[in-house]
Amino acid sequence: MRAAVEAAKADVCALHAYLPAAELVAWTSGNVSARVPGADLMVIKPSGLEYADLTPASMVVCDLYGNRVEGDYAPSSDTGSHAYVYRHRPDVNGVVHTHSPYATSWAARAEAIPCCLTAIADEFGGDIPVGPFALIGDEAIGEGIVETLEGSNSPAVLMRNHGVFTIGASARAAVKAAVMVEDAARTVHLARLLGPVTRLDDADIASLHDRYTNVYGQKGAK
Ligand SMILES: O=C(CO)[C@@H](O)[C@@H](O)COP(=O)(O)O
Repeated sequence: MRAAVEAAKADVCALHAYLPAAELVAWTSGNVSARVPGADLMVIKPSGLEYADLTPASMVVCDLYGNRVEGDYAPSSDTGSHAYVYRHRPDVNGVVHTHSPYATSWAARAEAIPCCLTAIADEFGGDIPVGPFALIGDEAIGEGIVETLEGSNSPAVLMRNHGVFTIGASARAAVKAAVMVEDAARTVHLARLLGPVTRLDDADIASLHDRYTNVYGQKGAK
């Protein structure tokens, strides 16, 4: 298990670099976590540390109730929520939180991003939903994430009055979803400035999502 913990710490630390690089966070906002394979543990960002100061050694190891089991720093403010997601979604191995400006502006308006682009159908399999407002510091946000995404294909949820949470089969997949939801939010925002958008038909959304999930890229390569 030691090797799995150390690998998760290195992976989660490296993935944090994508958030400021993609301009998804400001200062110390945002966080990334990963489930430790084969253990009831997760690795998450230390609360309030600047991204430039993050190292694998500074990552915090917690149990799946958000209790720190290893590390010198207090874990992220969102640890309880990440842990809640891991307990209730065994398919999820990575959780990301950002305040990316375009997607967070949709969260501020409590408006779901309509599935009006093939890129949204590809990655999100439908509209990108809005979750309930919840105060920070315990698992309430996690409860809202799980409740909102139940029955949804989307790996992203816009938590009302707050920001973006994404999930994935890996922490890297959750980071990708965070990048893609900001891209979608920006494009639909720009479109809506000049007129209404048209949501794709459900059948087309399903077809696009299936292709992207099961064929796109090298998935079909021999
Ligand atoms: O928005 C919140 C909590 O949800 C911020 O405090 C969060 O982005 C960053 O907090 P942490 O530094 O991870 O404790």
